[in-house]
Amino acid sequence: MSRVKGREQHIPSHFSQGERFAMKEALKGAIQIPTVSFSPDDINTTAQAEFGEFIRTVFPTIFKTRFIQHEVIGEYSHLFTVQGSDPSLQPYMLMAHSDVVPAPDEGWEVPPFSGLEHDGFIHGRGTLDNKNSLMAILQALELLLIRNYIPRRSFFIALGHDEEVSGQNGAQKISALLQARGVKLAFIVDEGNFILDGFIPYLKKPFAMIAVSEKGAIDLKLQVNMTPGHSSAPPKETSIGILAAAISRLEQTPLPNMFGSGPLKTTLQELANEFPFPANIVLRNLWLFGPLVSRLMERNYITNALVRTTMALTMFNAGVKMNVIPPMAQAIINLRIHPAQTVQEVLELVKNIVADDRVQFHVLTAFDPLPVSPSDHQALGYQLLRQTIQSIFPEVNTVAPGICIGNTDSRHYTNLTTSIYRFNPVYLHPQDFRSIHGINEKISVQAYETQMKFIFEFIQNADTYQEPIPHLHEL
Ligand SMILES: CCCCCCCC/C=C\CCCCCCCC(=O)N[C@@H](CCCCN)C(=O)O
Ligand SMILES: [Zn+2]
Ligand SMILES: [Zn+2]
Repeated sequence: MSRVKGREQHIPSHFSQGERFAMKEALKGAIQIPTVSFSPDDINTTAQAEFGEFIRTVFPTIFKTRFIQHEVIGEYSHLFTVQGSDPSLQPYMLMAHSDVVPAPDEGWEVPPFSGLEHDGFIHGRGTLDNKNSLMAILQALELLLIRNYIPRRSFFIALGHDEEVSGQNGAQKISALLQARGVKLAFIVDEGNFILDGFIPYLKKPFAMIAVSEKGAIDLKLQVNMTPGHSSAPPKETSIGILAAAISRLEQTPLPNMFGSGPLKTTLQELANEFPFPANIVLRNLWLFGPLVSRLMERNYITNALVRTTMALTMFNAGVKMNVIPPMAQAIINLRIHPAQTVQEVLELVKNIVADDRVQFHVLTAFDPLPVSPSDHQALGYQLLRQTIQSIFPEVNTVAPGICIGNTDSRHYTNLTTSIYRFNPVYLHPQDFRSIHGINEKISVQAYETQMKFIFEFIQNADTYQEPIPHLHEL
């Protein structure tokens, strides 16, 4: 990596019992505010306003520090500009979001907005997605400031309030504002991937996957219109039957397996050494065993999402009365586009599978997969993450670049940097993955403390590195 400056001013990440108690109580308090986003036009503004007051109360030092500017953007998003002492260092940005997806009580072991602590875990919606990151970032900064920390490298903290429903009033506005101010960022760190444990058969050890890209997405409405009438003399097909058949064809026809293109090959090659024989040989020789590996990955629904564009049928509405032929049937399909495909290519494939002119297609939202950020040894943000992972999680042998199968607010910042990394310094197991947007989302107190400690170290590490110097052969 690059030249390292002295670490004489390094502040150790040791925290008193009182601080540790306060930090977990703060996370519980954040979970208890139901900042739910239902749709771009339906967010809980009362809760968002309360959340804004809450962070002012819990992190007073941040709000009174003279070299930190705080701005509210889009009414409920927050932008902190932390002015560093060395203007020659390019600033970076840490991101998180305050909104959460809805969480009806059904199926939860504890009420989702209770923030209850039980068996060493804090329970509730947002404990993994993404109030943990938001609170850990602010908590780390608050504790650094209390220890009289003055950063060398400037950084921004961007906290969106509508990430779960597009980011149009939060991240998009912050991005436009920073662009208007002429800001260019060295890199961004946002939510996304984790330290993954138990996702791949035979891989016993956890590994850190830093997402250097994220899948594209389409929200596609399919609609069939028919003339309504009396149900006692029905036509051969109704709008519901036509649409159901179209949707069934889509479910039965997965889009092509794109294994071999995109960052996944690199991920697997970097992981090869972690596997026992003969899987290690297989992964080192993907030119030969690629087809085998790609078939194996299809078998599991999570790894399947890494090798192809996925289609999830998420909404279906039809019918007006029990004895009326339905005038209209509508369905929403949420597609996640593999890095090697585009919106246009995927729409063509979907239309060809449906192959029925009576089905209308309406694209509600669509964007291509995100560009791949650098992960070589000159890539400052990636290397800072790697270095901090190695110091905070010494048991993790492998840090690999990968893709994020979900979407993040960071996609709105491609105008400010080409280096966007999606990584939460938290262990994730398959059951935790299911809890994100699902039920019984929770984080252990220890995992949250470690996440905070990671950010505490990361901010300081960002000061101690200069821009990487090029290799001699590049001179
Ligand atoms: C070989 C490696 C195996 C890897 C297994 C991958 C495991 C996946 C791990 C984590 C993925 C979690 C994704 C979390 C980020 C999701 C954030 C989110 O929910 N975003 C929303 C945005 C919605 C925007 C409005 N349309 C989303 O994606 O739906
Ligand atoms: Zn999220
Ligand atoms: Zn989410």
